[in-house]
Amino acid sequence: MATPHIAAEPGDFAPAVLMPGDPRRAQRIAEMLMDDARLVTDVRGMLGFTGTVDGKPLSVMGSGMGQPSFTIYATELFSQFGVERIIRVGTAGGIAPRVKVGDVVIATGAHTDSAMNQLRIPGVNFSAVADFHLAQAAWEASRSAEAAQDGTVHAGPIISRDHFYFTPEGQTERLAAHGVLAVEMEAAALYGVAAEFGAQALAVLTISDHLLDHSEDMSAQERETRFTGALRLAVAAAHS
Ligand SMILES: O=P(O)(O)O[C@H]1O[C@H](CO)[C@@H](O)[C@H]1O
Ligand SMILES: O=c1cc[nH]c(=O)[nH]1
Repeated sequence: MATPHIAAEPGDFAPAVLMPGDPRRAQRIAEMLMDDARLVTDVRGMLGFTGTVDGKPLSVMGSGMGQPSFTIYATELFSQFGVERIIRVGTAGGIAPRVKVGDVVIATGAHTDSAMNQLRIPGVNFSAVADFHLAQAAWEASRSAEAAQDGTVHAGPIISRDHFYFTPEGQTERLAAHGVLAVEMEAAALYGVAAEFGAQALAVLTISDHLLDHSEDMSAQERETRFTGALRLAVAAAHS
């Protein structure tokens, strides 16, 4: 049955869903990966597709930007459409000096300045962590002989922030000093919702810019197209 934000029927989604922020990127991914992709939802222009990759079912759907938007879609997918694992494929800003534009980050955990997970268990600072099996599968895919990787693949903690344009003074440097690799805006929410529903989750992120050195930042168009390395790892995790 359709939900307030997804106009699909049970069975329309595969057990594994890739989720980029941008619905147009969802369409591009579906066209790149699948010969048989069909549109399963388009409420609010948030396009979702289902098809097969190498004979295995897979769905791709946009999430929108930010933790509230991601939480709405992930909650409906896990609770109403039989989805068992969600792999976010998004862009992120580099924080650690060794992380370069074009690199890929497998987010094993996500700090956050959002209250969304803090509200889950009163009195508890929730730890937003990726599913170990999915993270391991993505990492192993990055080490495989056939990996024609554009940039370096890193695995480690990121931060999911609410603000895109506002950063408290000195925060980026302090995060870097604490081993944080990159910043984006959704993974902590995804890991929280997955924990709530006993599901699996991972974020595989392409570094589109660097907060401490803007000389190599991607253009808006590059942010939409330079994600094939991360996509390959995400598909490996989805079908592991
Ligand atoms: O490229 P996507 O997946 O949208 O991810 C990043 O880009 C958006 C900000 O430009 C935020 O959603 C952030 O998390
Ligand atoms: O949230 C994000 C995503 C990409 N790049 C950033 O600097 N921040």
